[in-house]
Amino acid sequence: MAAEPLSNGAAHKSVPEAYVFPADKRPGSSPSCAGAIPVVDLGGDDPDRIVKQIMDAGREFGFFQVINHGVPEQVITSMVASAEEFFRLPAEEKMALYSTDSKKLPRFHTSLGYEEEKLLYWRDCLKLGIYPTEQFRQNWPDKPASLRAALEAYAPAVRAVALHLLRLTAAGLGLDGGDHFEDGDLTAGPVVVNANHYAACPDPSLTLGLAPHCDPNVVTVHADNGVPGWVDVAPAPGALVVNFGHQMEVVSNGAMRAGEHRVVTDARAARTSVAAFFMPAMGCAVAAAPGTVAAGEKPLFRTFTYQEFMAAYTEVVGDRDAVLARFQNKD
Ligand SMILES: O=C(O)CCC(=O)C(=O)O
Ligand SMILES: [Fe+2]
Repeated sequence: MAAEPLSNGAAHKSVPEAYVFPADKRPGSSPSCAGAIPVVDLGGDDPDRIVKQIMDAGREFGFFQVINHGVPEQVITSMVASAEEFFRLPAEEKMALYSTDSKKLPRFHTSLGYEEEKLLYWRDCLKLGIYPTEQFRQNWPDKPASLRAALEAYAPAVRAVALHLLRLTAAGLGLDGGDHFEDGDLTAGPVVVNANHYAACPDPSLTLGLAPHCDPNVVTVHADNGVPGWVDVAPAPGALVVNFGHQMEVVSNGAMRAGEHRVVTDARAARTSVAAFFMPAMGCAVAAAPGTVAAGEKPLFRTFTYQEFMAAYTEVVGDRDAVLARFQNKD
């Protein structure tokens, strides 16, 4: 039987055994993603400087925060507040969406949401499709009442930011035309949101919200409610936090990193985040973009379909080196 979501009951007074991580996996010993992640000001009037900031952050961290990105602060705060409200709903209303089928959208689950998880992450999640909106909106939950309007505003806004960032990244990589990510199938997959909820935890030293991992997709854009837990220095108010995923690493032939991240829990307050995942179509053939591989050299990774990559990623549950090893070109 799969575990009971944390947000369904009263606050926990102690950490149940199934959530206690072995000593070597506890937060104290996992890498934190960064001291302070770089800030990219998209409103700046020097496009070359903006591109350089993204390239520098992408090369070094695979992570940055964006300000002056054009999404009104109220659109972001309403999205996060609405997600918080979802997790406060009575258990039976959330459980109507509960499933251990990872393909189902929308889907409410806890931890990673597998049927037989032995060691549990201190995390509940509501997964929703947000784009193409006409494909998903009829299945969006009716409760909380604010959710549909929040998604209608946030979905196109966050997508516009992601596509803008990908055009700037393409320019920084020297790719023809700047629309490498948009024109092909690299961003043709559905845009999926994870609304994550990490309940206040009686002993954060024993638990993890999520283990260190890189995202499998191209780029992920996050908003949260300001409770600490995943970046060491809180982003500027109204900022969005961006990380590159494995596909960016492959398309840029290693010039950009996939940013590794993890989530720790907090004793005083629940953290709620909204992560939007931009991904290729499942059948997309992913390969280093022309121009990223020096003449006479092989690309770092062989060409594969995103479907093939996801199967490998799921099998090794996010182990960065193990998943990349399967696609590396051997000499
Ligand atoms: O809580 C967050 O913002 C991070 C979530 C995350 O890493 C994920 O859903 O892949
Ligand atoms: Fe992630």
